[in-house]
Amino acid sequence: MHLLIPAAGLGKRMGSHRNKLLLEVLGRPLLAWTLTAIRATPAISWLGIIGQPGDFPDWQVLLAEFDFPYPTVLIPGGKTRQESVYNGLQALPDDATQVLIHDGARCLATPDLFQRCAQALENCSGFVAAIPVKDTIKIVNSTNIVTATPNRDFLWAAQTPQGFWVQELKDCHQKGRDLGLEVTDDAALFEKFDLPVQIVMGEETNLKITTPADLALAEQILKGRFNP
Ligand SMILES: Nc1ccn([C@@H]2O[C@H](COP(=O)(O)OP(=O)(O)OP(=O)(O)O)[C@@H](O)[C@H]2O)c(=O)n1
Ligand SMILES: C[C@](O)(CO)[C@H](O)COP(=O)(O)O
Repeated sequence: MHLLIPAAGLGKRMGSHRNKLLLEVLGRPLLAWTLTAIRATPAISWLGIIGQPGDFPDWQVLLAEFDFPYPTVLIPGGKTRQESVYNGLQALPDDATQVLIHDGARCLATPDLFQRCAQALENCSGFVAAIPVKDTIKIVNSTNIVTATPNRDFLWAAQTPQGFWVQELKDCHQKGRDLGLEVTDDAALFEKFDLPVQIVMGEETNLKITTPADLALAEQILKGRFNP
């Protein structure tokens, strides 16, 4: 299974002046924890890290440390996550038929989740890892007046990994780009072009590390897993 890791963000909401994936958690760069889970996932056979070229020397050090037993490549990212994934898709080898996409910033995803996601593509052409929403969600208007409370039974919080058949996803990304669509995940492009997206049960701990509070939580969770 081919796996693309978008890792080319800036981490503005983290308030850091460099890529948040370089920030240390328990003495290692955040991305190292994402790679730890990937290294322990038997289904993965090719890895592409999509990064800003300025960060490539750091990612090369990490790749050398992990010594993956399959090809690994560094791919230049774009201005948005959508552009970064587009670049990643162009860099896949010609024989790639299925691909998983996983945010570098979701450093708590487990090997079990990656493995279940890889298997999911045996039965569908597109999926998103997601968990049922726990909160009551309010829809508001432009002046923050609540206009609706949607039925929670139909609300799921999207995570990554997300996975797709490569040609279908490439076509969706190309059409989305041509039409100027802006989306925050890849499943949204599949949906826009009426392709089915299956839910795969995600993990409650599979946080996207976005703010300093997430970083502190991640540290606690990783301590529990690796330093009992
Ligand atoms: N141009 C971009 C923007 C984001 N990402 C990646 O997409 C994932 C999800 O993005 P997010 O967590 O929002 O990261 P940032 O864009 O870094 O955060 P912010 O929006 O706070 O700047 C991250 O692994 C990030 O590195 C990317 O590859 N290329
Ligand atoms: C893909 C994603 O992780 C799903 O939750 C998320 O949409 C990406 O993060 P962003 O902050 O929307 O760029």
